[in-house]
Amino acid sequence: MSDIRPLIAGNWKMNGSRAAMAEVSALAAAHPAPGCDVMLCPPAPLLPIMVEAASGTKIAVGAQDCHANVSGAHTGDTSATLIAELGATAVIVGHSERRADHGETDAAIAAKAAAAHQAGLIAIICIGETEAERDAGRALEVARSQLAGSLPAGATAANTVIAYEPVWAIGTGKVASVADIDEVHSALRTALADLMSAEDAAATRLLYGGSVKPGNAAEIFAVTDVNGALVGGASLKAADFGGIIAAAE
Ligand SMILES: O=C(CO)COP(=O)(O)O
Repeated sequence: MSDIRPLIAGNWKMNGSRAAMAEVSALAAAHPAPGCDVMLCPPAPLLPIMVEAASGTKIAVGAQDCHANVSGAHTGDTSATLIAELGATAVIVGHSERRADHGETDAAIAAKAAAAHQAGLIAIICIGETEAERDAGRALEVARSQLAGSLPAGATAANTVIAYEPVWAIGTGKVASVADIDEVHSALRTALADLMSAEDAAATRLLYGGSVKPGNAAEIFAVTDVNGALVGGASLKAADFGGIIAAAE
């Protein structure tokens, strides 16, 4: 980890409920002044409920997806404008589950990230190779091409976070090796310099995601170009997520 303030973001995916707001309160009570940025991203209907639960705490709230348009005939979708109005400050775009389940392309993701920026939200842009792509020796190529294709014009270190999540490490308990994370993250840092200003490329947060747990977080955060984590399963319980936050402080 460098001197960039880390971000530990939890992606609740399609989990959580009103009752789960007890985890938000427990997390806030255990980490009243965290030494890193902390964020939770619940399913869209829980956004205002979590914003309320997190009010007065250091926990920021983010969404898991947005539409590229501000409004219109897009049944079931949520605009970045509404997400911002509800009090969220960020939105995840291009998660591999959305790329796979909803056929999202790099271009569609870049448009969503641009909409997030337009609404004043931080876009957390996810990229990462499949197991077949890694086995074929294409991990770096895929990460670079998804990065270039998904990053919109106008991306800065302030409005953009990149999450490297190897698909085969998500929800599997298989974590990428520290050497592999180091290799991809430093390649991403270098690639960013061609896509944004040198200052922004150096300061943009690069999160690792994929089976991050309290027990493996410290060694992942020791990697130079890792500036935090995007956490799935272990973000659902305050005790687990708190252990990851503690490793980043
Ligand atoms: O997909 C992820 C976060 O977006 C990672 O999920 P897990 O931490 O459950 O592997």
